[in-house]
Amino acid sequence: MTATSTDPTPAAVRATTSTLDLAGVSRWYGNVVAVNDVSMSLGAGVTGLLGPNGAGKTTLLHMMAGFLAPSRGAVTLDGQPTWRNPDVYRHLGLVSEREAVHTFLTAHEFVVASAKLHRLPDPEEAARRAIALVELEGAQERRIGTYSKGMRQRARVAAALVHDPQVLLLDEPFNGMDPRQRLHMMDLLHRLGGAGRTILFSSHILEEVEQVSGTVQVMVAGRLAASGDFRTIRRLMTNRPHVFAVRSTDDRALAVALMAESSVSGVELGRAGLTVRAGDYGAFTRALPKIALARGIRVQQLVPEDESLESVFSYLVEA
Ligand SMILES: Nc1ncnc2c1ncn2[C@@H]1O[C@H](COP(=O)(O)OP(=O)(O)OP(=O)(O)O)[C@@H](O)[C@H]1O
Repeated sequence: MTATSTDPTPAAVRATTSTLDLAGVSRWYGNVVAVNDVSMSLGAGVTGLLGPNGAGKTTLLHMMAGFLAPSRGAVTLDGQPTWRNPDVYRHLGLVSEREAVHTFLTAHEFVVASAKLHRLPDPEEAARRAIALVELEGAQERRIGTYSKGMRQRARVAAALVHDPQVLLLDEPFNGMDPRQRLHMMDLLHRLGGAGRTILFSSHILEEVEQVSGTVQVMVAGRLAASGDFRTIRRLMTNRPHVFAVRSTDDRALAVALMAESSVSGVELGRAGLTVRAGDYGAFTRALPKIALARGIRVQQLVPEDESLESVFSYLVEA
């Protein structure tokens, strides 16, 4: 493969970049409010859409892609509404969460079919370029049914990119991938974003988003809970109050000592040991062994309570 065949910018440098804008967007299904008054603006580069299951990520992506009408508010791409707008579809690609593809097709046939759906003037050339972009040239004549999960996902990305859209939306693209496949997909998203495309991918895994994008939009229960620089959001998440269950050889003495520790905001002595509230996760977990050791106490158990992703996200909503 040549350097130019994998160049995500066929025209060497993209002349324009696109902005996807959401203004007060809501979507409900009967009584269920899936997306609640979300506003955001996405420009060139990679953005992560982070949120626990059921947060409304898929609904939001489908509205962005023009597959679903907002119940209220507007989604526009460079000022044009995305809903029922064929002009917009030409500039946008969506890789949905569902993996369903015709496994009897080869990747080449699959991507050419997508090019024909877009009525591209030269479907073969468009498919060649898209397949090169996801680095599937070597396997393109094999049936998709024989592919690994990661390869199948790349074939779907190629089909979504065949019309060379400015905006690519991916719903949980890393789901079910092994670490090597993940790295490959991350590299692909970096390349596409670096070339000036507007890329948004959803995920419910914090670390995944951290590795791929510096900018993040966090959704919880249909609402935008936080948005912006990943490091700021990470700090918000780690600085929240933490609750630990602690057991030791002398809980009472340890409780007294912990009260004097600045990272600790509260200690409760119960039958099953101590419940300790700490404002700073790192400072507390570093201080505890030293405090115990200095008093000849042995820590038998240190378990963070309620560290579920949902609780982390809920904290962001309350913050
Ligand atoms: N077609 C539908 N009819 C009724 N309720 C729906 C429909 N689609 C989604 N919902 C509900 O809207 C809410 C948001 O769902 P959505 O699939 O957008 O979230 P998500 O963040 O993508 O979650 P997941 O990662 O689990 O797919 C959920 O409560 C879901 O049950």
